[in-house]
Amino acid sequence: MPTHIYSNPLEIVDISEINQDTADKLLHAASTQGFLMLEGHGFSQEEVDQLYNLSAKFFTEVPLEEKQKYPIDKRNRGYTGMGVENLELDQLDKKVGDPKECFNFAAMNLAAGVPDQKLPTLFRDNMDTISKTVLKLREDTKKILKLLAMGLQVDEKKGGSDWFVMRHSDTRPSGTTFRLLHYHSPVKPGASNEEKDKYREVNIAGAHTDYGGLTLLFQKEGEDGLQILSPMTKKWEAVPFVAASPKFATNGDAPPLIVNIADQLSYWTNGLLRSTVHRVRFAEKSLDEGKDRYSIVMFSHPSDDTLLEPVPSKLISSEDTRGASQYLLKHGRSQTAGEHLARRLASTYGWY
Ligand SMILES: O=C(O)CCC(=O)C(=O)O
Ligand SMILES: [Fe+2]
Repeated sequence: MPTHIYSNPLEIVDISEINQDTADKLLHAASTQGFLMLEGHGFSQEEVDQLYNLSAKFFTEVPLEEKQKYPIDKRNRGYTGMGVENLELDQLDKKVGDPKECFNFAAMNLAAGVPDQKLPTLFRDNMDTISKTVLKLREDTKKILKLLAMGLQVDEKKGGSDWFVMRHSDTRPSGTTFRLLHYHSPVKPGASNEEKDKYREVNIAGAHTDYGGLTLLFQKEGEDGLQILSPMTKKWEAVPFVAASPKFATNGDAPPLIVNIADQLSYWTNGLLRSTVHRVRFAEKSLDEGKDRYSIVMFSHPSDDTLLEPVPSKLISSEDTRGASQYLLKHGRSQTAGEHLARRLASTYGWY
């Protein structure tokens, strides 16, 4: 009997065409699973390989003392070492963090794709690759935001399909962060089953939701491991690696990007768009081969000064007792994206 039967719980949405049909598909995925796979993102396999190579070079060749010269700061820029970050929602007081290291590029000028921060030489020398990636991810993010506004039929008088995009300035400060992640394999190649079994059920990124508006993620073949707590089935479901469909594979395009709705878009839409809980475990193949896991993520946030007031859409009730409407009813004002983010970062890194 085959042991690896992967079904894909996520819808695959092609955003090559910006029209109402695409918008409706995207809104459906975003309001059911809160996660989807995106095609028509414009990344070639070659570009994605180049990025992974840069990431592997940084994490495996740059000495720890050098990485530690760029410790994570309050604007979420820099390096976090093994065990520093703790994403587990239920255990924010636990002493041991996730077995991963990360490098964050933040405080971005999103018109140029350049972060305002001190960087290791390797990244300074490869800023071109990083900027090109950030700009392309930014373009995809804006397309998605436009399609979501079209799907929500945002009031034309208030900005219609541009409603979200207008609140994502390229130059005003935001929490938008581009991040490289490296999860260390806990076992050596050829480890015994007994040894590997100890790690099959260990979360290497604890269960959490993302803080920003929208997240775009590259997951590598053979290094999957992302799991979602499906709002549909209420069960943990694996997000498998899925290859590019023939239409895109023949162009040399990269596999679908994984997209998820994060807290602020969910809050903004009174929960209509879902910020789904997710976690990461080592894929069986990674454990079998004793291979590390790499992923690459873009967290997009609205500009810090954006008021998270209820989205003017007939699909969202202003009487709602959740999210942005609830806050407005209770406090008589809306909170900004910057305020919303500051609270979440404080609980992840213990900044109080
Ligand atoms: O590494 C991954 O696949 C997901 C990481 C993640 O969920 C996060 O950093 O927020
Ligand atoms: Fe996440």
